[in-house]
Amino acid sequence: MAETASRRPAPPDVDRRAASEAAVAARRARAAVKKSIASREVSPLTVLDHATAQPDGVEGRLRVTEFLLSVPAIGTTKMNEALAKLGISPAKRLGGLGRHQRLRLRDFLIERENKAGRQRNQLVVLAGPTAVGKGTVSTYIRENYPDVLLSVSATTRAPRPGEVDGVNYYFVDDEEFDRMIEEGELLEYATVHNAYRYGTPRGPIEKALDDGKSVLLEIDLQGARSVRESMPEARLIFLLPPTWEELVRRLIGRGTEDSAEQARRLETAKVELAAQDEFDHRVVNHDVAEAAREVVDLMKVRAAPSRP
Ligand SMILES: Nc1nc2c(ncn2[C@@H]2O[C@H](COP(=O)(O)OP(=O)(O)O)[C@@H](O)[C@H]2O)c(=O)[nH]1
Ligand SMILES: Nc1ncnc2c1ncn2[C@@H]1O[C@H](COP(=O)(O)OP(=O)(O)O)[C@@H](O)[C@H]1O
Repeated sequence: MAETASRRPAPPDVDRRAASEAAVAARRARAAVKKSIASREVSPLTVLDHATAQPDGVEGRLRVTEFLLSVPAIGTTKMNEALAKLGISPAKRLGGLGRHQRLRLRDFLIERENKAGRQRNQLVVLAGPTAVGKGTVSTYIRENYPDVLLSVSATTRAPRPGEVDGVNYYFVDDEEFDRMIEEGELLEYATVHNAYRYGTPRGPIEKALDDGKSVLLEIDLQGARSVRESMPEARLIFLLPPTWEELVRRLIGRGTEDSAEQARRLETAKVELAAQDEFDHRVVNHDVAEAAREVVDLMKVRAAPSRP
């Protein structure tokens, strides 16, 4: 008897109650996001980036109107002008914006931040799963944005064909790497892919920031976490693939690992992707030049407020 009862579908009013409770919870979550934008606890850019990465998440479900109205100093008139200029319908939700609409909205928010005079030099960390294109995007930035210093790491791995000491990495032996750690020359270091050690030399970064340059570190997840601990003002960006299938295609297409190593890296990639919420911003690498521009744009705006 009891078994039959448990298989019986829930009465409609129970369904309705559950649905209305879910709607209330979702509304509360959206209100909390708006409040944290309004109190400058979180940057609207961060919210927009979250909405892009998860269109069905809390941020993605925000209407573009309620989003803009929660930005300090934007009222109804400014919001309407902005939406008309950006070609975005007021009915849209953040997660439903087209790619170009999203980029225009992003530019609009960055321009506002810069006009507000909050521009400062930035230490920016770019991390993301294997083969997402971190190296490709960083190289593009080095070649096209001379005002950004791309930090050169020290590593104990051997150079690959075409890699130049002092440009791609400082290639050092274990003894030299130990010395750098002991002398406090590294801002952070980690053993990556269970194989070699990699570390960020501290000196050039401090000098560049003093000289008014922005600095980009392309390092792994462990390194990103260490930098967040030692320099909480650093801005952390997570580079995402357009899809999981595309990540697999890029890894295989690069052809630098055998299939066992590829499988191992893909397992690590799943763990790394799960850490994306720890980051201030997420940038999707559809196109190298576009992703590079999004990363550089994020260097121009004020540091994200401190994380809890
Ligand atoms: N923690 C840390 N990670 C680094 C540093 N430099 C490079 N990495 C990471 O080390 C990993 C291996 O880089 P690489 O040897 O170029 O090989 P790839 O992953 O096959 O391109 C990448 O995930 C880099 O982000 C560093 O200074 N510190
Ligand atoms: N936007 C992109 N579109 C297509 N292929 C890309 C893009 N970005 C990078 N790639 C390719 O993906 C592969 C992995 O890129 P790479 O920069 O080596 O990744 P990572 O440094 O994150 O391990 C390379 O073959 C690279 O040419």
